Amino acid sequence: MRSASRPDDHPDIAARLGGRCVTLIGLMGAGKSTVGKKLSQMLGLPFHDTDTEIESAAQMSVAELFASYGEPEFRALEARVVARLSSQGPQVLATGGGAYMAAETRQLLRQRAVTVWLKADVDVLMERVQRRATRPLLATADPRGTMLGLIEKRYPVYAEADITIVSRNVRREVIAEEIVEALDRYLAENPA
Ligand SMILES: Nc1ncnc2c1ncn2[C@@H]1O[C@H](COP(=O)(O)OP(=O)(O)OP(=O)(O)O)[C@@H](O)[C@H]1O
Ligand SMILES: O=C(O)C1=C[C@@H](O)[C@@H](O)[C@H](O)C1
Ligand SMILES: [Mg+2]
Repeated sequence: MRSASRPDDHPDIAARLGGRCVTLIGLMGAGKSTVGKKLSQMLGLPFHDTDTEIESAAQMSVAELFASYGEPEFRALEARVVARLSSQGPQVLATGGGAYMAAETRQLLRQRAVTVWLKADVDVLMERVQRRATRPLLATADPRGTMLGLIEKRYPVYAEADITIVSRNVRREVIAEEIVEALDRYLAENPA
């Protein structure tokens, strides 16, 4: 068995990114925020999370923003935050689940990022999101049906990502290590 990675265990990956960031995409509960934090430690890179950035700038939770200003306003804010953060060079950037659905954001990230889709099945996602009722899109009569609808609509788009990793119920370090290995292979084929 491999030993767990220590912080900053993979400095060569950070250097090989050139100016690009590593951007995590995927549905609510896929693990973008938790795995992203771990990955950033392993790569010795800063970590940013668009939901957290938006919440601290607005001094409001994502749910409150949806309720007060509506989803279109949130999406506009989100697109601006992704554009700002992705211009700041190498980092691990966890995006909100809907960010990659915007065509302009995808175009920007194609130039500035190596994108990693954390792909999870509906059971994994539902088990995780049920722990906290903080996701406004899932405040419906049938959250599982809503999640299935999002899977159908979004997975063909998420599939445009540079790298796909299957997110499942193993320790977050295992997923982060798989991302590092996939980045290593990707950067060998797509040098800066
Ligand atoms: N590999 C894992 N094993 C077990 N639990 C996990 C794993 N990854 C994430 N989780 C748990 O699942 C929940 C959702 O994870 P997280 O918040 O990272 O998802 P997310 O992709 O950032 O979702 P959102 O788009 O809503 O921000 C958290 O409670 C987290 O602790
Ligand atoms: O998948 C989505 O559209 C969302 C995911 C979360 O990260 C938040 O950005 C918000 O709850 C919307
Ligand atoms: Mg998150």
